[in-house]
Amino acid sequence: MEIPVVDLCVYKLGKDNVSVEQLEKLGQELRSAFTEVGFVYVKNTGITQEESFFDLPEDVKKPFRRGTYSCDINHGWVSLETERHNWPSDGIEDFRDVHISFFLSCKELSLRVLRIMALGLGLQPETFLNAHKHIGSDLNKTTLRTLFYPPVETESVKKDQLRCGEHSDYGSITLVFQSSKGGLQVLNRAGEYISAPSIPGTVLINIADLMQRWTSDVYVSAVHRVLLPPPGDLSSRQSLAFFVQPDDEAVISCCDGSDKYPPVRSIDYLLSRFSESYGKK
Ligand SMILES: O=C(O)CCC(=O)C(=O)O
Ligand SMILES: [Fe+2]
Repeated sequence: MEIPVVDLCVYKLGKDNVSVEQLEKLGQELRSAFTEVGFVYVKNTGITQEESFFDLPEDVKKPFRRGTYSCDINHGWVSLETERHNWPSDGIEDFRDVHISFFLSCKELSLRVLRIMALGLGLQPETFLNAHKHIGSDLNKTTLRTLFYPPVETESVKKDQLRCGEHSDYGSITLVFQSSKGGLQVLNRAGEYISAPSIPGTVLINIADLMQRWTSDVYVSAVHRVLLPPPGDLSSRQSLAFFVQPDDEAVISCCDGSDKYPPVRSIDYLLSRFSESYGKK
């Protein structure tokens, strides 16, 4: 199955007169995407900042190219505050404001998606939201991360090298904004990698591991990776990922009331995943 596209028009950011029936319909659409593939393209979200970022002139985006954001450190999450130190201060005065406003839009969209996801499972709409009350504060590890993949010299490519290795994300959901440069692939249930190109005007949203556990494996956290460009293609790749994490102190228990997985504190789960990935290196 390919990655479905869901239209959020009736519940886009800023729109609050959505009917119960419309939300239920969206719930079914997201449920189908998240149980079958674990990824969905959402269109008409109401987020416009993504375009403004990717449309910025090259020299403005250059400060991101310091090697700080390679996908190797996908596991080295940084808090919003920490990331601020990396923000370019010259050349673009409102960059920090744009970044914060983008963070807040991502937060708002995530909360809407989490509400619909609960409806899709026949749960109270607040089920996931109750554990995401502190996004953007130091009680929650949700992170907006810029990922820059530098150009690849064909001669230095190692066997089976990838731009971003095969992995699944840790938290509840991830919002991905890609530039037009492709390469992202998602492992589907048939065990085949399918491509997840950037589709203009959409946000790619995927289930992460803690959400899979929370839903007793109903919503699937799919393995994904980013391929190298074809030999001789010296283009770089830029993407933004908004890794949504439940509040540090939230205790995550299977939402169907089962004991498939024992309850776990969100922060403990995250820290155990960090130590696993650092241990592997
Ligand atoms: O660069 C991308 O498009 C995806 C990156 C990714 O999967 C991640 O950072 O977790
Ligand atoms: Fe990822």
